[in-house]
Amino acid sequence: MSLFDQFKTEIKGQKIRLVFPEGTDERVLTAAVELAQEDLVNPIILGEKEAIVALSKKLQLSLNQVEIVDIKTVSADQRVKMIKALVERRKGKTDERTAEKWLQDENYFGTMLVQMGAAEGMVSGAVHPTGDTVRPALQLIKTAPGSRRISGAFIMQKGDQRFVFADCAINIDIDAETMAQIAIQSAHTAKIFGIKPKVAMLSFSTKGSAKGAQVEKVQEATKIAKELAPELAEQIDGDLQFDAAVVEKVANAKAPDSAVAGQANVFVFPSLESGNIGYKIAQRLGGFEAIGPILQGLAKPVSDLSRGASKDDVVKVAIITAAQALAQR
Ligand SMILES: CC(C)(COP(=O)(O)OP(=O)(O)OC[C@H]1O[C@@H](n2cnc3c(N)ncnc32)[C@H](O)[C@@H]1OP(=O)(O)O)[C@@H](O)C(=O)NCCC(=O)NCCS
Ligand SMILES: CC(=O)OP(=O)(O)O
Repeated sequence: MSLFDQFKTEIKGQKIRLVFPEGTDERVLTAAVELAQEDLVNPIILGEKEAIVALSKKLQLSLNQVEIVDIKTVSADQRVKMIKALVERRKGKTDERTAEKWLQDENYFGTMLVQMGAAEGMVSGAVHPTGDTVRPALQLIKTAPGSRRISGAFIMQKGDQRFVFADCAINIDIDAETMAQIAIQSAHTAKIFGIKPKVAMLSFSTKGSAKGAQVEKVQEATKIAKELAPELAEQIDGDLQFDAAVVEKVANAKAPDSAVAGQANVFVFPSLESGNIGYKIAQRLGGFEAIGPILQGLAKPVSDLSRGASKDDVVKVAIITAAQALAQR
């Protein structure tokens, strides 16, 4: 059974309520209806009701099994309740006026539904850029215990090849400590996706072949990751160049003593530039399917999509989000 079929079996019939803030997007609406019809998810779709009904007619979709919430017409009672909960959650950082303004935005509204337990997860980002999609989650849902930073990983898949790439989505300029945390989070994500992790801490240097602050950061990150997760110490190595990480012959020449080089399946990039560019090259030129970004380290499941996502990508990310939500029940 493929991993996705396994996730589908787990979530089927579990009535997991996921909120889709971008209900007037064709890909999102089609995906949500499909997920509902297969009994994989109970979708809550945000958007103007008339626009969603018109779109469903155009696409010949039945809305019988989805809940539509127009955030402009929620009752005064519910609005007051949500403002109060948001202000409380922000612990003095956000006043009522700002809370009211934030809740006019579908991503903040959807995130609050998750935070308040009215939904178990959220899938957004097919229309909104990543910053606008994840900022509400960073501010309102926050990190899970044990995580200091949230990061974004992609599962890269082609045939029976499956890799984890991170951070490709969130942390723009990382220090060694953050890179170490991303390595540990990514090893955990790999296990969820049936990958026995071998984590390469990527650089333009292999085992000190180049010098400089960027190389030292990756070396330091490798050391910290091994200290923070001693159970993974043998499965994390760096600094490694990408060729040394994946090609056995190159690994034998550049890093003969490494237990990871030549066999890596989890790639931790030293910056968002390299991570985001790297996954898109593998996707667009390498023919890999990119599933994600899967947000790692959040207290409740919220998933961002690439704006280049297809309807099938939305379905897949929603299935993963539902599986994460189910694991939290
Ligand atoms: C994620 C991102 C939007 C956060 O930026 P920001 O809103 O300017 O962040 P701020 O520093 O103002 O922080 C806002 C809140 O989020 C928290 N936060 C920011 N980054 C975080 C992270 N990686 N993990 C956990 N919390 C984080 C901050 O602590 C802060 O919390 P507070 O309001 O309770 O104090 C920003 O890092 C970003 O744009 N990243 C790149 C996204 C992107 O375009 N990716 C490429 C395409 S996928
Ligand atoms: C993850 C990512 O790169 O998202 P987008 O393509 O929406 O910027």
